[in-house]
Amino acid sequence: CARAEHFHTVTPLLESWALSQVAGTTVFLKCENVQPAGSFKIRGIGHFCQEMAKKGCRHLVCSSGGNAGIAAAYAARKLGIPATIVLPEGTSLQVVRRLQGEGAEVQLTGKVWDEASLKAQELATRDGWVNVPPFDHPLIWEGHASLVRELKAALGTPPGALVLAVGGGGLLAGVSAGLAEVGWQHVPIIAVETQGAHCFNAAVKAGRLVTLPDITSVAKSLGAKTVAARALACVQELEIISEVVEDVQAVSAVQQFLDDERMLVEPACGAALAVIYSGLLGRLQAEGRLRPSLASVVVIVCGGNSIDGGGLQALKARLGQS
Ligand SMILES: COC[C@H](NCc1c(COP(=O)(O)O)cnc(C)c1O)C(=O)O
Repeated sequence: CARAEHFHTVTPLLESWALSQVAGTTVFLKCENVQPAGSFKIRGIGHFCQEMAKKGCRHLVCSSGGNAGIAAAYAARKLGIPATIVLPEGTSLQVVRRLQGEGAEVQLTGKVWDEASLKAQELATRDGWVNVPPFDHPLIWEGHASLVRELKAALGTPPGALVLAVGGGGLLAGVSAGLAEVGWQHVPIIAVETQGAHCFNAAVKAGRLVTLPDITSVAKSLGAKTVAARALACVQELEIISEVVEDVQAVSAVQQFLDDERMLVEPACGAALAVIYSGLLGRLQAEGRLRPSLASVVVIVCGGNSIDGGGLQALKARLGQS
């Protein structure tokens, strides 16, 4: 069969009646949750792995909160290259099962992603092994930029604002590269984190990289203690509004999105949806940080594999939600 030139698919851009009602403007959903491997990650990770395969890489190793690892395992299987995925000890069983289902070797080590990353770097010193960075590499950002080309093709005219979640900053860096490429540098980006995984917001406020003491948010997929330097640099080049939402808002948004659109996503993705559901968009408009009337808003529904019905109920109970 003809080899696909890339592993990601062109995802739907859905106009959401429900979220448009809440936002008071047209809300489009870029549904990265239906990508193969379950999140937007396959765009950048797939591109990186293809480039490494061309250079003769014989074994891929990836440290991940989960989703980058699943994307790397998926790409490795497509490329016929063995993969080892290193994850924090608390990684959900469904992620471990999925990784094994993709044929990857799984190693659990450390409390947070940063510790798993050290182990992956150590493994990658083996001959022919290559470490797949989950968010901090130009090839990752190049791959993610494909998302913005699809927005341009679908919308034609620029949206009033773009909403995305930040973990290590790879999605932000990739989308920023894409906006520059299509001439949409002026489109404001609302870059959202959860409290306890707010390494980008801390860096924006300090004007330099900041390492969080720990990751205390339930949105473990946003759990990088230090944001990529490239993500912080984007603040100088584009209009980026850094916002932090509470875990309870992110989890409540996951439930509301499930009810509204019948799709289940991780709290990491709920953080972006909470910009609409929590009324934060309206507040930014009232404060004059966004124009009072926006043509439309695009929310990147980043997806994520570490969620199921029981997990959502457990999160709601843990956060004291009805
Ligand atoms: C610790 O984890 C980092 C990375 N997750 C990143 C991630 C993000 C944030 O993307 P980033 O800012 O890291 O490129 C958003 N939404 C979802 C569903 C994600 O999985 C990973 O899977 O290794």
